[in-house]
Amino acid sequence: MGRLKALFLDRDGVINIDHGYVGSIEDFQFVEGVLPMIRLAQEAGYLPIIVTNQSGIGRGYYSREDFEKVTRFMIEKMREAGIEMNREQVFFCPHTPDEGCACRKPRPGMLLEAKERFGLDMEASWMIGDKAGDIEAARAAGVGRRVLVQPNQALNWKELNGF
Ligand SMILES: O=P(O)(O)OC[C@@H](O)[C@H]1O[C@@H](OP(=O)(O)O)[C@@H](O)[C@@H](O)[C@@H]1O
Ligand SMILES: [Mg+2]
Ligand SMILES: [Zn+2]
Repeated sequence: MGRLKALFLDRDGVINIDHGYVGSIEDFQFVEGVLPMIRLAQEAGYLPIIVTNQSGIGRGYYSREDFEKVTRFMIEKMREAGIEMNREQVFFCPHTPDEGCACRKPRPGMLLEAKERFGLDMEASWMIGDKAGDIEAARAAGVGRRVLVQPNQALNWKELNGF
C-alpha cells in the first residue's frame, strides 16, 4: 500500500475569494466550484491539506481565535459538501514577512510538517496555489505536480490528468 498522497491547497484565492486578509466568517466566500473539485480529488485518493499564510494575524488585523473561527466554519462547509476534513489537515503561518520564519510560503515548512504528520508521498502529491510562492513552497517540499490557478477561479479537474 503506497503512502498517502495529498492535494495541497492554498486557501485565500483558491478555496475562498481573496478579499485581502480574510479574518471573519462574513468575509469568507467559497470560490465557485472548488468544493466539488476537492471532493473529486478525495474520491481519487488524495488527502486534502490546506497550507495558508495568515500574516493578517502577525499584522494585527485579526486574532488567532478569529482564524480558528473561520477555519471551523470552512471545515463545516467542506463536510457538508461531502469532504472528509478536520482541523489536523489545516496548517497556517501567522507570521509577518520580516520575521523570517520557516513556515511562511515560499518556504516549505508547512508542507514538510504535513508530510511528517501524515506520512505523505510528496512526489505523488499535488499543489494548487494562486501565487508563485505557493508553487515555490511545493517545489521545495518535493511535491510532484504543481498548478498555478488564476486567483479566485476554480480549476476543472476533469481536464487535468490524475483526477
Ligand atoms: O493565499 P494564502 O496563503 O492562503 O493567504 C494569503 C493571505 O494571508 C493574504 O496574504 C497577503 O500577503 P502577505 O502575507 O501580506 O505578503 C495578501 O496577499 C492578502 O491579500 C492575502 O489575503
Ligand atoms: Mg492564496
Ligand atoms: Zn511562519
